[in-house]
Amino acid sequence: MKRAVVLMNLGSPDSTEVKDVRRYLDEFLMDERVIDKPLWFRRLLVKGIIVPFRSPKSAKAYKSIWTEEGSPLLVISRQLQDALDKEIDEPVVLAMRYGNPSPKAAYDSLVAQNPDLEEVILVPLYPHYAMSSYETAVEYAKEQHRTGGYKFKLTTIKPYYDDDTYLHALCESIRPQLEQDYDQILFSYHGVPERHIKKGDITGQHCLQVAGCCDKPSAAHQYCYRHQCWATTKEVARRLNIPDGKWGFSFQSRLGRDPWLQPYTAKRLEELPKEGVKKLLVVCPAFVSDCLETLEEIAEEGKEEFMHAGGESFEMIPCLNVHPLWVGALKKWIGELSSGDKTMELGKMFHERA
Ligand SMILES: C=CC1=C(C)c2cc3[nH]c(cc4nc(cc5[nH]c(cc1n2)c(C)c5CCC(=O)O)C(CCC(=O)O)=C4C)c(C)c3C=C
Ligand SMILES: [Fe+2]
Ligand SMILES: [Fe+2]
Repeated sequence: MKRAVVLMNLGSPDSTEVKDVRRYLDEFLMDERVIDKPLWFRRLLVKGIIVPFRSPKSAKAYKSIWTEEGSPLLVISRQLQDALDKEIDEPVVLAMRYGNPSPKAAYDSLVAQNPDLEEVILVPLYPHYAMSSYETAVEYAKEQHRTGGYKFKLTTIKPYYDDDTYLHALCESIRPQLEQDYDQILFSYHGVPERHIKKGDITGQHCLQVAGCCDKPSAAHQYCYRHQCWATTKEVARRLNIPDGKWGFSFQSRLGRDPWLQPYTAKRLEELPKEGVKKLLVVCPAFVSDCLETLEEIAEEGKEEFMHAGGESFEMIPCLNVHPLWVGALKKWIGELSSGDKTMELGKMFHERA
């Protein structure tokens, strides 16, 4: 079988220039799976308000984490590509949902290397399913595959939030950090609007409607970001023997005024020192590569908020990045694909739910 691998991440602006950040934010936030409002309203909100006001602020944030080789998200994703490429026979390329390189550019480079390519394995670099992350990335990659008229088959790795090999890699990346003295480890996930969770509920009556919904078995969990984040957290805490009370769960990066998943990380960072949590570890398992949201929002701003509120020490645990066990997990899944159990047909798409 002539196969190849595409690793797909979110994407970053081309530079920290306000004009590049503006173009990136415009593409990102005009995505109907991110800002799920009618087109006329989304245009008004994104192009008229969010992008003009946010771009200079975001450009400044990006400047504080940018490296000589570019955005950390892109640099680390490239390092992962290289590391995996060394481990497997299949060629590995990178694609981004927003900005460059696009899935089309990735497919074209693979076909140029091998015109007889039969299958491309798409690996979304998101462990959890969210309409605004995994779903939009996969749908975009599928659309570019369809419209490009490529001959190869596209096979997608499903969300791996509860996969044993992924959890093992995540636990082993955290374990050494637990040797230091700490009061709590906070699992902080990128947030999404509550509305997205309800929209994604294929039963129409479970998510955020039943008390303790994320702990009660439901078909909705296949597409429920909150359940999947919760499941990762509980399993990591169990495997690492972290006692209840020594771990916390929260959601970061809220945009706008609509209710997002709670508790909010920023609020918890202010409250924790008053609750006696002075020495804090933070881990962000929704991201497999360190990026603006971990390096700036948590490691810089979050640390400042926590210390200002009375915290004594704050340690950010790096994402999986190029951890050998993470590279090993990707290698294992790609090897296993012949059995077909890693593919996922996305269920109810956004336009069907609206
Ligand atoms: C983990 C997966 C992600 C989900 C779910 C997600 C949802 C989501 N994001 C925004 C708005 C923004 N996110 C931004 C940055 C950003 N988001 C993710 C991942 C998820 N987002 C990553 C990896 C990054 C970092 C990118 C990088 O270049 O390092 C930004 C841009 C920065 C900023 O201005 O704050 C925005 C905006 C929404 C609205 C949303 C769900 C609806
Ligand atoms: Fe985001
Ligand atoms: Fe739930």
